Amino acid sequence: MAAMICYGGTFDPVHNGHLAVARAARDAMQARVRLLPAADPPHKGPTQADAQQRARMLDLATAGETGLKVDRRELHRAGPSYTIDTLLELRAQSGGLQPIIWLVGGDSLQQLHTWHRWRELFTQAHILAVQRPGAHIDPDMLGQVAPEVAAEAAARWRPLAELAHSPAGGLAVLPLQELRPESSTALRRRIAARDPGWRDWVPPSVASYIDRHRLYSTAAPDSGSL
Ligand SMILES: Nc1ncnc2c1ncn2[C@@H]1O[C@H](COP(=O)(O)OP(=O)(O)OP(=O)(O)O)[C@@H](O)[C@H]1O
Ligand SMILES: O=C(O)c1ccc[n+]([C@@H]2O[C@H](COP(=O)([O-])O)[C@@H](O)[C@H]2O)c1
Repeated sequence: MAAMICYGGTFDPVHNGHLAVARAARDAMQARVRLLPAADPPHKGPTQADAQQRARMLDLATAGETGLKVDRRELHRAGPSYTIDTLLELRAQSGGLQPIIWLVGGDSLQQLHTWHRWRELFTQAHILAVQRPGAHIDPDMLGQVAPEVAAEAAARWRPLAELAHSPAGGLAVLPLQELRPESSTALRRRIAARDPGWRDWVPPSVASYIDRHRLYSTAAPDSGSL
């Protein structure tokens, strides 16, 4: 049975790094990827673009892309967009057997122990982690992350291909051809600073949307991690 790959994020806004990660996961697993914008990202302050705008930019970024699809389910839920709630919904829909894979950047993996009911995530899905500048991940994570995450990781590492052979419970690394430097925080800062190079970090359709709606044109308090 083909795996279901899920890629959650704030996407404020989506950038080419996100797209490279989604495409790499799709190609490595030969499976469709759902991109799930968080209505209320649990570890961030207020976003600059609202949830509908962030989802719309994802629509534009993925238009015409085989195997990438926007999933708005978190926009229909009140309260913090906890991943465990999303996974329980997806699991109820897909049945017990389909492999579900939740994609995260290395920085997110390093903070996994701070997620709501984090150990339960592995009862519903595998976690597929991708390297990010400043957030190296490997099977020997001791010393780089909280001991409880390192212990969980050590027990759960699997070769990537094995994730498709069971519904949940594993942890693997997604290889990328090159590390991606983009971040939404840096992108918002570049737009506010009128640095024209920001356009290289997003698809042209997303750049036009940002222009048209005058998004990110003023420096705002960071929505970075709380
Ligand atoms: N350049 C990148 N390389 C690998 N993973 C990334 C990259 N950018 C984002 N991610 C991962 O994608 C997921 C969603 O990211 P998010 O929407 O928070 O974007 P972000 O660029 O990290 O935003 P911000 O700078 O505001 O924190 C997270 O798990 C994050 O770690
Ligand atoms: O469930 C949680 O407690 C939790 C805590 C932090 C992040 N997440 C999810 O991880 C994804 C990436 O988060 P972020 O803040 O890097 O955009 C997004 O889908 C969030 O909802 C989830």
